[in-house]
Amino acid sequence: MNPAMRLESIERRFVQGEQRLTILDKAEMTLMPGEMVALVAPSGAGKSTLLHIAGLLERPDGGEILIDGKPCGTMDDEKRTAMRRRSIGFVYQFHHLLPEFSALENVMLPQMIGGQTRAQASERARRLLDYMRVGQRATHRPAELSGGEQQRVAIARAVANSPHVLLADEPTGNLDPQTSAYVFEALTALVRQSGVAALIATHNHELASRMDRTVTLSGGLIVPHSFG
Ligand SMILES: Nc1ncnc2c1ncn2[C@@H]1O[C@H](COP(=O)(O)OP(=O)(O)OP(=O)(O)O)[C@@H](O)[C@H]1O
Repeated sequence: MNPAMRLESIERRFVQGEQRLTILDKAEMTLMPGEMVALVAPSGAGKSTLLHIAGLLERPDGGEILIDGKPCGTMDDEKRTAMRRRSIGFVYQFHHLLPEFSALENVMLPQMIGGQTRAQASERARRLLDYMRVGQRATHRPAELSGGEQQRVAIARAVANSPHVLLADEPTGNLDPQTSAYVFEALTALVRQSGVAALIATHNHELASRMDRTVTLSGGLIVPHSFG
C-alpha cells in the first residue's frame, strides 16, 4: 500500500527581527491510508505550520511533500491548488463555513468547484450531512447552527471531494467537553468509513489517546509521543 502522504526532510524557519526560529528541521512523516494520527505539541511548537505545509497552503524552505506518491515540491501554484482541492481536506478550530450559504450549499460548493454537477453535489452533501447527523439542519446557515453542528458540517465539507488526506487543526478546540467528544466520534466514524488518512492537531490528550498513534514536534523533528 502506498502512503497517502509522505513528508521528506521538511525545513521551515522564520526570521523575526533578531530572532531566528527553526520550526521544522529535516522533519519526516508517513501517513498511511485509513490511519488516524494525533499531533500533540505545546503552543508555538509548529503544529499549524506543519499542517499548512502538509496541506500545500505554505511552501517549506526545504524538503518534499508527496501526496499519493506524487511529489508536490516543484509544482507551480496552479498545480498545487488543483492537488489540494482534489486530495486534501481541512478542518479548522473555527468552522470557516461561508456565512451566506446553507449547510447543504457549504458542502456542495467544493464538489461543484471540483467539477461535479449540482445534482451530484447535492446528493453527496445530503448523504454526508445525514452521516454527520446534521441532515435535519441542511437548510440552516452557519449562524443558525450550534458550535458542534457547525463543526460537523465543516467535517462533511472537508471530506466532500473524497480527499486522500484529512488535516485538522484543533477541530474540537472551541467546543465544550461533551460536544467535543460527540464531534470527535463523528469524525472518527467518517475517517474509518472513508479510509482517508487523517492528521489531527489537538491539545486534548484523551482524544489523542483514541487515535492510532500520537506524534509531537521536538527539535524540529516529528517524533512519536507517549503520554505520562
Ligand atoms: N509568518 C511567521 N513569521 C514569523 N514567525 C512565525 C510565522 N508563523 C509562525 N511563526 C512562529 O512559529 C512558531 C510556530 O507557530 P505555529 O502557529 O505553527 O504554532 P502552533 O504549534 O500551531 O501553536 P498553537 O498551538 O498556539 O496554535 C510560533 O513561535 C510562531 O510565532
